[in-house]
This record gives sequence, structure tokens and C-alpha cells, in this order.
Amino acid sequence: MTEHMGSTEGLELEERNSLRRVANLRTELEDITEVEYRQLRLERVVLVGVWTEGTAEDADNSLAELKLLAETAGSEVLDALIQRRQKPDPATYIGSGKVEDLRAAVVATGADTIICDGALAPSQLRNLEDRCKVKVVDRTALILDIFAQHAKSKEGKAQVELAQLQYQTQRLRGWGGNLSRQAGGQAAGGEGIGGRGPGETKLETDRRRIQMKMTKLRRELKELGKARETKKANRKRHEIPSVSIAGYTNAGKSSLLNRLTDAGVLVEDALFATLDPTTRRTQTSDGRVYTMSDTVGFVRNLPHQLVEAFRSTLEEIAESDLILHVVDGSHPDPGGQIAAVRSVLADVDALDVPEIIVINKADTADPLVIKNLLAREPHAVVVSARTGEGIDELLSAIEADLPQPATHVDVLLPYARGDLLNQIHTQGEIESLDHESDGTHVVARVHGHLAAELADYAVK
Ligand SMILES: Nc1nc2c(ncn2[C@@H]2O[C@H](COP(=O)(O)OP(=O)(O)OP(=O)(O)O)[C@@H](O)[C@H]2O)c(=O)[nH]1
Ligand SMILES: [Mg+2]
Repeated sequence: MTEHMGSTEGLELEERNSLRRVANLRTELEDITEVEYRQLRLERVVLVGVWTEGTAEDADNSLAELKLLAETAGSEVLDALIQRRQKPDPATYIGSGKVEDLRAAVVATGADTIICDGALAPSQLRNLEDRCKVKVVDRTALILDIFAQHAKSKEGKAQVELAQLQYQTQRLRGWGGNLSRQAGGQAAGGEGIGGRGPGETKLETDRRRIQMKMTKLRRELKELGKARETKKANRKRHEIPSVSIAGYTNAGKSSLLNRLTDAGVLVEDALFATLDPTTRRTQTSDGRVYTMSDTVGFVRNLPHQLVEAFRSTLEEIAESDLILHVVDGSHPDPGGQIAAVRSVLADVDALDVPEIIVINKADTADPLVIKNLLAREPHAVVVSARTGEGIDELLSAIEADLPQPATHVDVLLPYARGDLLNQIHTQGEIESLDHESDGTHVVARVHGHLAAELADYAVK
């Protein structure tokens, strides 16, 4: 299902394999902390979902996405179960009877992990683990895991680690329960769950270590945030408009950035290929400079911890002048993707930034689906980052939506002030330009601070 591209493939596979080897050291699990155990890569998994509302098709889409996510995390999906229920069982997520089926599927396939398609309460995870005797994780943990594998920059890594620790600190159960028995091969007696005896001390040590680590990460992130602030301030001072490319994961955001700016960003048919935002400088057809940034992809029910951890990155979207909201026109439910993205945008107060809906993958999308999207989203452009279709139209739409410089100037610039003429070119909008005997006569719209610099040369 996933088709990896480029030279990164070898590297990531190697990384994943090395992690697998660690995962196989089951007998030594007692030497590592539970936190490290929880971070071990998933391997052979069974998926399970509860279907509470919507159509059977929605349920299938949701489980198909969970499968993609699991594969992106490097695991092999062996089986998938889905149960129709009014609401998840408070004790075991799926119904008690269904747990037997799940356990049977685990035994039959030899799976070592169960992934649930939702956000589960710590007690639900614990109960399922006890009854199925393998590690049980939820969608949140899975997404956190993918982010952890993909984060490359120092800031990205710190953000993900903080989110993971926040998630785990509420879910530690100590080594006294079934996990350590299963892991360490001790006799499975009738002890209770949740860690007694030595497990409990271990649990406390783990908790304290996590708290210390989190404090340290928060401090680091604060430092790293300062560098970002400086960059932003610089851009603001020069009043360079910024465009953010946002959208559901795998919609084609990086492909679009590459197509629009020759950025050379990694493109992969995998979820969350991009975690570190890339910013490129580019310009309008009349020479005005602006920046365009690729951003981390969104997903339905993006774990709250991640929205928090990535808040500073996401807030850049809120501060940009224009959002290109990319949606995969060939996806079975593009409308659902748009809604999921908008809910994250609302979370970071980015809803009042002007938005262009970019319906991508027009080369493979169903024309009827595109027609319906266009009817619902009037401010939309249909493109294909792959074939280049619609890209010129998109560039014109971007130019038209960029903030217009506010101040009208009419100046005669001496030829010695080529620097100012250059600034008008890159920052302003030129209405007329004539080379005259005593200088260049320019009529243009520019930003306030440039207008002030030009005041000396105003034509009376
Ligand atoms: N057919 C088709 N495929 C496309 C198009 N644009 C992108 N793709 C493919 O879609 C997949 C995802 O593209 P990316 O550009 O990595 O998507 P992204 O939105 O940056 O994804 P993440 O960074 O993982 O959130 C890749 O396999 C691309 O080759 C398009 O216009 N048509
Ligand atoms: Mg990307």
C-alpha cells in the first residue's frame, strides 16, 4: 500500500530494522523503563475499531486510514476487526464478548500488538492488555509514534518527545502487572494489575524521571522558540507576505511546494512525511517577494497533546497572510478531510486567515467529486501537483489574495538610488515606471516603512 520514493527509503528501513532488533529483546525488558518499552516500534499488529455512527463506508475509511497509519509506523497489519455498537464499552472499548474474538485473532496471527481506532482511557487499555496478553495502543499513541520516527529538527524532536511523555505519564501501569510477567517470562500468577511490590517503586521512579525530562524539554523548546521569533520579526520588519500550505496528511502539500517553488522537499506516499516546516522565498509575476511554507499534515482527531506540542509551529499558520488549504481530490472523503483540517485551524485561531482551497490530484480524482467540492467551496482552484494542471491559475489566485501594499507613492529616484528602486520591485506593486533624464519616475503602492524612506523623493 505504501510506495516509498527516493533515497530516504534505505535509511528509514535501516532505522526501522534496527529498532525491530531492540524490540526482539523481550527477555531483557525488565532492564528498561516502561517508557522505553512503550516507545518500541510496533511490529505485527491487529487493528480493532468500534463503529458508532455514520455509514459502513465511513467505518471502512476509518479503518483503512488506521491501516495506513500503522504501516507508516513500520508495522505489518495481520488482521482487522470492527464492531458496531452504540458507544465504546467503558471497560474494554469493544464489547466483552468481542474481546474473545480479538484474543483469538491475536493468537491465530501471532500478533504482538493491538491498535484501537480511537482515543482510549488508560483503564480500557489496561483491561484489554490483561485480557489479550499483548501490548495495546490507541490511535493517539500510534500517531505519536509516527511523529517520533519522522521528526528531524531539534525542535520537532523535542516537541514530539514532550507530547509522548505527556501521553505516557497518564498511562504508566508499572511493571508489576501482566506486562512484566509476559515480558520477563515470570510465572503468570494471580497477582492483581497495576503494579505491586517492586513494580510500584519502579513506577514512581519512572514518574519522577518523566517529570524531570518534561521540565527540561519545556526549557529547551522555549530557547528554540526564541530563534523562531527572531526570524519572524525579521520578516515582519521587511513586511514580506507569507503563505502557508496546510492540509490533511498525504494531500500533496510538499509536492505542491515543490511545483510552486522548486523547493526539492521530500515527497512520499506515506502519512506525515513532513514534520519540519520548510520555507521558501518566491515572487509574484511582477517581482514582489513572498514566502511559502510547507507544514505538518493534519489528521482526523489529531491527538490533543500533539496540537499542544506543535502549537508554536501551527501558530505560524495563524500568523500567515494566506493559507493554501490542500485537499486530496482523489480521497474517498475529501469533505471530511477539509472539516478535520478546519477544526485544527480553529484550535490555533487560524480561521480568519484568508484561505484558498486547493483541490489536488486532479489527474486521478473523480470529476464528479471535484464538481461537488467546487459547489461547496467557492474559493477553490483545481490542480495537479503531478502534471502541473491548474498551477498557473493557482499562482494568479495567490497573487490576487496576497495583502496589497497600502501606501501610494509617486517618486523620482536619482539613478544612484538603485537600492530603493530594487526594494520597490521586491516589496511593492509598480503602477508605472519611466526612465527620465534625472532619474526613474515610479508610481507604486508600497508598505509604510518603505514609503517613509521614499518620502524625500516624492514628486510634488
Ligand atoms: N496522482 C497524483 N499524486 C500526487 C499529486 N500530488 C502528490 N501526489 C502524491 O501524493 C503522495 C503524497 O504527496 P506529498 O507531497 O508527500 O504529500 P504531503 O501532503 O506533503 O504529505 P505529508 O507531508 O505526509 O503530510 C505522494 O505519493 C505524491 O507523489 C497529484 O497531483 N497527483
Ligand atoms: Mg509533506
